[in-house]
Amino acid sequence: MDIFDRLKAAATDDWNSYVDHAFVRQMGAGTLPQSAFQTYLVQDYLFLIQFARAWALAAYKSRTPADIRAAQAGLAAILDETDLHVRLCARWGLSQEDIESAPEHQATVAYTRYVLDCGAAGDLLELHVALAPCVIGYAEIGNNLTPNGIAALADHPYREWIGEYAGEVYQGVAAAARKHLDELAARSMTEQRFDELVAVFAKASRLEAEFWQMGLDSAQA
Ligand SMILES: Cc1ncc(CO)c(N)n1
Repeated sequence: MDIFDRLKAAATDDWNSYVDHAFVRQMGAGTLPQSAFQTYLVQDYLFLIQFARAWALAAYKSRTPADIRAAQAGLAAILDETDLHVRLCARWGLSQEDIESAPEHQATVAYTRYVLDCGAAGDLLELHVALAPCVIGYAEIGNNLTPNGIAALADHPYREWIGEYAGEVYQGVAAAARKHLDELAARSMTEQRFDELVAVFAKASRLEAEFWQMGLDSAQA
């Protein structure tokens, strides 16, 4: 069991409320209202900008070249991810300026500032634990939504989104982040700290679930 599996096992309910959220299920089934997806995607762009800052903070909190490189890879992946958001929003007539001037929803503020605070007040390991549900969780979701492979998505309404996270590039980024987290934990975690890290992991997972919920709620409003 690597550190990620240990954290997940210790926070099962919170983790499942995130990766198996109704938003994710409806997206997989293709029944998610388009308006919920659009609200989510605009907020997710704003989310990614703050998360890019969190990965940059990870570089700053690093003392070794290997840790700085891991942060650099995470930061690059986050910025690349925003291409998907800009492309899909353009199709709906939203420019990058439109997205950037959208007000941040409370769920976006809550999640991103929580992670940034873990990085500001805690050490590098705490920051990476707070970042883990994001990058590794979306890879798991991408896999869960493609039981028959990406090609089977053919004319699925959310095929581009699902394909992004199920795709080889994103899966590789998540696998590298997971490996780095494990190495970092092996170097710097004490068992006395494990419970404290589980609390951070569980909180970030709940904030992910609330982020999905924000998208769903917007369609019912
Ligand atoms: C809210 C959220 N969590 C994780 C990811 C994956 O980077 C994302 N794009 N958005």
